[in-house]
Amino acid sequence: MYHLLKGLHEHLTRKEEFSVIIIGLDGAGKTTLLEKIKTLYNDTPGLSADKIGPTVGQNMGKISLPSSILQFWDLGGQRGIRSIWHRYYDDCHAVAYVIDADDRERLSEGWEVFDSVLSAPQILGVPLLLLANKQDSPQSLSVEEIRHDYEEWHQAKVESARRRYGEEGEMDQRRERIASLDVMGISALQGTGVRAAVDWLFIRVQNSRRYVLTPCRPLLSFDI
Ligand SMILES: Nc1nc2c(ncn2[C@@H]2O[C@H](COP(=O)(O)OP(=O)(O)OP(=O)(O)O)[C@@H](O)[C@H]2O)c(=O)[nH]1
Ligand SMILES: [Mg+2]
Repeated sequence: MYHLLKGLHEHLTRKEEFSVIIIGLDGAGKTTLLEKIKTLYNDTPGLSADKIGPTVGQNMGKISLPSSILQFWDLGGQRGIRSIWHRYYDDCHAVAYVIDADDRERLSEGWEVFDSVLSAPQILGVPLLLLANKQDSPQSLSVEEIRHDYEEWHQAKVESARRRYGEEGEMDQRRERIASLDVMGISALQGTGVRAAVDWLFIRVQNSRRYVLTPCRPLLSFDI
């Protein structure tokens, strides 16, 4: 009987679990963001910035919210490591793309990579948030400037494709996604905007078409 009640309780109180991948160029601040999220939401604080080195592979962190568990996968952004990103696409419920808003020289490289993420068929319907990181830096581009820079870059790319190959635009789904792109400013280092970004992800994954439940004991147990 105990096991039956325990199973029932676990069934009723189980939390939905969602995976969010954090991607972007190397140095954009992804691991700093993951560690800040851990610090803000967990009892055990995440690593401090001075303990964080370049990610070779992945880091994972979980946070527990009232009705859900969010699992964050921070994937290394160095050129050679980006080829692993696609392996996470099928199972993720949201994507956070981090751009270093303080590094104007690498913005177009960042957009090139962002564009390939936007085109990935496995995540076309998955919520995607663009995070303009390093807002604490005085030279950093604002959210509006970042959005404008991306739109300008994208427009130039579309024009160039049209001139060269006579290509007529892009998939409707992709165009819609760009038009409704959500951009938020954060400082992963100081934590500014991080809770708002997690709230955004939390709300959006609730409506995600892909969801799983955390494993728990089967509801009916035979060893009563
Ligand atoms: N000023 C400022 N610096 C930041 C911020 N976030 C990260 N940094 C710095 O940016 C550098 C790179 O941060 P990481 O978190 O290691 O970057 P990453 O995106 O994980 O890089 P890879 O693991 O190589 O993909 C470090 O020196 C961080 O301290 C921020 O919000 N503000
Ligand atoms: Mg990293």
